[in-house]
Amino acid sequence: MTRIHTLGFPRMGAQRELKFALEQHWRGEIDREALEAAGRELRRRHWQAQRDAGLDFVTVGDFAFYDHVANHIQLLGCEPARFDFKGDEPELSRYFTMARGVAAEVHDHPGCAHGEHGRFALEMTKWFDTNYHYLVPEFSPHTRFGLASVRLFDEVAEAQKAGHAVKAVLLGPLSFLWLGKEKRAGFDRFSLLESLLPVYEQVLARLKAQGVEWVQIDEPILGLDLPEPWRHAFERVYWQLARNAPKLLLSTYFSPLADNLRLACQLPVAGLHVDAVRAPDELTGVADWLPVHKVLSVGIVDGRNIWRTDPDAALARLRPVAAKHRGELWIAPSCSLLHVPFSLAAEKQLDAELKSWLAFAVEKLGELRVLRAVLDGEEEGEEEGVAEALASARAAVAARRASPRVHRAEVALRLARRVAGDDRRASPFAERQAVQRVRFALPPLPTTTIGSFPQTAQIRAARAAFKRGELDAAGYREKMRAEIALAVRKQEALDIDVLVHGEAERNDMVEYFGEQLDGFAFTANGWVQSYGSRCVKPPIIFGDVARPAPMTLEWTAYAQSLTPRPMKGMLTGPVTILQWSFVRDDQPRSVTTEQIAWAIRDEVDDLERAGIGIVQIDEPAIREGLPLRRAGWKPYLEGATRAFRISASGVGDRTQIHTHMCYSEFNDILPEIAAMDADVITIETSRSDMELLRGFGDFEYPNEIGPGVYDIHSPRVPAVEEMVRLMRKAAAVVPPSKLWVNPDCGLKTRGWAETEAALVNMVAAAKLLRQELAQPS
Ligand SMILES: Nc1nc2c(c(=O)[nH]1)N[C@@H](CNc1ccc(C(=O)N[C@@H](CCC(=O)N[C@@H](CCC(=O)N[C@@H](CCC(=O)O)C(=O)O)C(=O)O)C(=O)O)cc1)CN2
Ligand code: MET
Ligand SMILES: [Zn+2]
Repeated sequence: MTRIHTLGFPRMGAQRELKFALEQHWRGEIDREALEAAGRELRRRHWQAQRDAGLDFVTVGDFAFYDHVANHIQLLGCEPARFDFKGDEPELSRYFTMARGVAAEVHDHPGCAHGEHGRFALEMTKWFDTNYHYLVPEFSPHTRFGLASVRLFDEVAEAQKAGHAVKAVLLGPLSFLWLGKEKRAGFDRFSLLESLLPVYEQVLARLKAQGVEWVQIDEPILGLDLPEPWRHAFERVYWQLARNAPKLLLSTYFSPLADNLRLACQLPVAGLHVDAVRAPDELTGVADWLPVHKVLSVGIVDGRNIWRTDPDAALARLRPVAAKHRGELWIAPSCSLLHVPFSLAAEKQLDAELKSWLAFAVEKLGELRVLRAVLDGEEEGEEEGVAEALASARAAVAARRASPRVHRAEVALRLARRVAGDDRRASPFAERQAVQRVRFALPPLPTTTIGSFPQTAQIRAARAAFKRGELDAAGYREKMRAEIALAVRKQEALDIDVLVHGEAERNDMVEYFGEQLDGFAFTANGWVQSYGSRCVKPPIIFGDVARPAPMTLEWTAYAQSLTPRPMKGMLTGPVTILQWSFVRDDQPRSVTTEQIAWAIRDEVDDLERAGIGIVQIDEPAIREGLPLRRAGWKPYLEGATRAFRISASGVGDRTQIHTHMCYSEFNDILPEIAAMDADVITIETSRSDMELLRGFGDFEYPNEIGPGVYDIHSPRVPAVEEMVRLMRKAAAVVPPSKLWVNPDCGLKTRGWAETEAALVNMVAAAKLLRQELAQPS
């Protein structure tokens, strides 16, 4: 008998209950106990959904009030010492301090730009190639581990009490260490492995004592190109862990196992989960190498996308595996369902046809049941509803394949007609720079911001009212224009050189464009956690992409009409739109990216024609789109940089193209960043104390650069001297004539008070430096 399970489930709740409970708690409106109760209620419902779907286990340990890696930091007792927690501080309040920092406590340590002495939040970074952010564990020679939280065991008991068969989930020790960061140069976190393992042993022993039969232990780093010592450690680690543990299901996802395939199959664990969506070609190899006594869990339902599973394609993959692997077979989503929305049930506005092509988390659980029934030979409707479900899935998949909504001749034609050079600016950078310097006559070290200004409750309420039909289009337009005017006035008062309109009209930098482009659908409630309580609603790209009408032109032109200063048009780039959407799986991602690129190019050209001299095309997701295996980098980067250049190359030399990238850990892809040939790039550098900029200097990055001088993720207002210090550091590695002054990223999550205070200081810092640099030294 095949068993079915899931690697994890969305934690936010059907109606983002967790988000609202968290934010209430942080505002002091509900106490810890009420928040815990909200968490318990969500877990209860989510386990029940798994049970109702006929899963053989419910998964326990995937819930988190902020992030599952942060849960492990507490479980394993390695809260960084810099937080200086006192013994009486409750676990959950320590947890939120690590996740969010302490805003009230402003540390003014001169020379300490990024808060080693303060209670600044743990760094956040992208979870593999997803748009989910985890909190980065900090490791140093002083790191000690110890079993320090009973939360996981309590949750196990909770599920058992509700009568569920429990499979607990843990992030494995090697992935946990890998995902952390050394807080001291020269220290290797790998050296902490030996002291970490005994704690894992204790955790596993305790789960066993609780009667847990299976523990899913996630080691997604088996999908990466690992250094040899890390690879070699796996065998020894799992020998040690398996000694007194429940049965271990080692799970991998997101990426092919490649050179780690035999290793993964031979580890001394009771089962192995593989991602058959990202690495379908490895299934045969896995079935060959996996010993017969081990469980093979095949991740056959796409946990990263929202398309309904083609049952025949899935079965065609599963059947040979079932025949080959004589041992027990489980089926599951490819990875945790954290990365997809909760349920289609809440989508009342999606048209019925499109909806029939989709499966969100709850529906994906249902797909597992159908696949199992068919695999186990119960196709003839022995299990209730299976025959109907199968027929409807087949019909939907066939309908999607044949649908005239998916393919548009003119889009295909446009891609086919491209000619050499249409992804290149007319003149080389030096020539453009000269023309642009004359046109804009900006001071040295020009100041600008990254695009968004605070998305106030007032703005969101207006948009919500507009979407509900309580505010008409004219009324909404008036309100947004007023916000734009306010942003322009404030920037002029601050004496910023290159202005932005502030993005008030945008719910989100990707969703906004998805709503206006053909080939995209958007959901009413398709939220996916991005970090903490923050969610995004990725649009769904189902067909060929085209731009039926200008998307930003009117807002930008209005903003420009209010000021003589240059107004920077603000667009999201093709790679980021792709990366932060659910993407069609019936053609290569590169083709879809290029379609988007042409649509964005039309918008850029329209802005230029309307007299907008500077256009920023944001590409923050370019780094996270990198394939997890290096072998895939080159083709990806070629496609990504080309798509960006297509979008940016329709304009003349006089038009200045900016791009922006936060998540700027890209010193290993600088040639490709340079190949994008943006006139100006703004990047996130303040949290690394400008270290990230060093690569740009060493590489002699040819175009202009705006290294972020302050972290926008915190309400803390940076002092003038702090930003001056950072800019001096920048000027030491990049010629000052190439430098701009700007924050790390957009300001949409901030309030106006702290935003204005920080920008006053930023402009003052720029002016000080202009004087300093003007003096011959
Ligand atoms: N797609 C995407 N990915 C990204 C980023 C990004 O900007 N976009 N940035 C990084 C992550 N940073 C992020 C920063 C902020 C938020 C964020 O603020 N999300 C908002 C939702 C933003 C949104 O879409 N807002 C909508 C809808 C808001 C909403 O839910 N409104 C309520 C009512 C609100 C009210 O009445 O006040 C409702 O409709 O029920 C809008 O403004 O229109 C949230 O979780 O709260 C998300 C990610 C990386 N990945
Ligand atoms: N223009 C966008 C903003 O300022 C860029 C954000 S990058 C995540 O919000
Ligand atoms: Zn950014």
